[in-house]
Amino acid sequence: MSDTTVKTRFAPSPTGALHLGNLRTALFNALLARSRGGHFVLRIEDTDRERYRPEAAQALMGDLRWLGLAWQEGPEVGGPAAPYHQHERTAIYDAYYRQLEAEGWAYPCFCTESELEMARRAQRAAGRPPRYPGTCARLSAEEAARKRAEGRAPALRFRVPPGEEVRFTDTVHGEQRFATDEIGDFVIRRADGTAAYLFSNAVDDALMGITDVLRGDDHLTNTPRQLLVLRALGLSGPRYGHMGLITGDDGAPLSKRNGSRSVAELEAAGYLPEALLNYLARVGHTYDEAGLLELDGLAAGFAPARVSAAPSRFDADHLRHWQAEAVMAADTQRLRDWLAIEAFIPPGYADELLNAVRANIRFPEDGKEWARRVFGPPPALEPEARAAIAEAGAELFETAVAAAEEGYNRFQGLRAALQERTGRKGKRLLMPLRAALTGRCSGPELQPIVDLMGGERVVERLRRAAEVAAEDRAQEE
Ligand SMILES: Nc1ncnc2c1ncn2[C@@H]1O[C@H](COP(=O)(O)OP(=O)(O)OP(=O)(O)O)[C@@H](O)[C@H]1O
Repeated sequence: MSDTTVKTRFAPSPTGALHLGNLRTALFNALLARSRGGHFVLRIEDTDRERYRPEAAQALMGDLRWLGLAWQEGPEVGGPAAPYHQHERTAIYDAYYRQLEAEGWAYPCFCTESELEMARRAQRAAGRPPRYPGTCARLSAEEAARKRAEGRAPALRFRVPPGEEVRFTDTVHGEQRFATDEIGDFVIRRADGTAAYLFSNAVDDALMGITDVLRGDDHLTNTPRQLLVLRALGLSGPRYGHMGLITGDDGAPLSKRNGSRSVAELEAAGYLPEALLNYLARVGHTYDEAGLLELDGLAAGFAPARVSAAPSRFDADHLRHWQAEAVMAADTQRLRDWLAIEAFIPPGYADELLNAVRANIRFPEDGKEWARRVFGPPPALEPEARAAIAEAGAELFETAVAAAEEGYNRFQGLRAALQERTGRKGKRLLMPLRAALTGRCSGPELQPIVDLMGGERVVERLRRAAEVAAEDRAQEE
């Protein structure tokens, strides 16, 4: 069902590189919009000029594009509610600040950070939760004017109405109730004139026509405050759903501030976008479908009711599982571009090699490694492989060299000849052969890679194994 009035958004602060927690927020909102045929909006929340990093906005847009998460409204594509960088929306916010002040919903606050800290300490010592004590709420217009004349720049605070209850239905947590008496008057414009998150985020959701917001649990207690601001302004807000955060191994939420692995780092490490998307879509959200899905499939199976309120721990093994699935599903041309292995293989062999070793590739270096093992000089022998060669003994490999030189140098022929001439079969034959030909005791199915190696390389490697087995025997004696 297509509903073009559905609008979701991702509203990151460009204060550092996106991590997987941020990205999952972007993904879920993009999937929700896509599942309903609506719009996914990108808004850059860059009002905090102290923490703002100019390169971060470009970088996060690059991350979203790399993942295929296109936005239908936002920076670079425009839209009916432009501009989409909050630092360009100051005039819009100012009009609403004036309205709130004129109607008594907001007042200037001259308290300094140290005064506020003192008040918080006193409240904690008295066993009360720290909350703005309301010092400036009672200032007369004359007192405020005098403080201004002294050159003190005020913040603007929202006057929270006492004795009320703010209720809303959270799409993840269900019914929520907050007593306004528990909420202190909060800053909506900082003393430097910039918009505070609580204000600009809520106002922009309303002005941009956002209907549904999925965001991290860290914002749950912001929601009653934002609903109060919107109500005072006569604006209506979106449906909110708050999701359990993604935590690291230490149990702490992933955060830009604690150096969590960024999307860009995961890309540089060789992860494919489909792997990240399929992994994240299943972190704190369940799918019936167990296989790799494209964006449309992920969107079709997405539902806010399936989002979990509980935190989820980042699981590197799960991510690697999806990486393996993504490699298996990628078409060969894409794998060739991604692996950049042309330099390691003779012309014309790339596709066959990739199909032979695909199941053993997780990252580009695995592709290069198998390209070298198959087409390079005899690969170094891993200790296990050397032991398997020594145990089999030189005679097996001498027989193999002879058979290969007679023309039994394709896998099936070689195997049959050796079985007949040595009586070895099954693992007793295949393990030493694998060790001799690939330098390892595990890896892809032997037949395709041995046939790709070609007769000369096969003979060279078998001869080397015969020498190694003889050397090891000599050392033992
Ligand atoms: N660890 C996390 N797990 C899930 N979602 C998260 C996590 N951290 C942030 N988010 C969500 O990412 C979205 C974008 O948040 P924002 O850009 O403010 O990043 P942030 O990581 O919270 O920033 P900072 O680390 O600077 O506080 C928000 O919806 C937020 O709830």
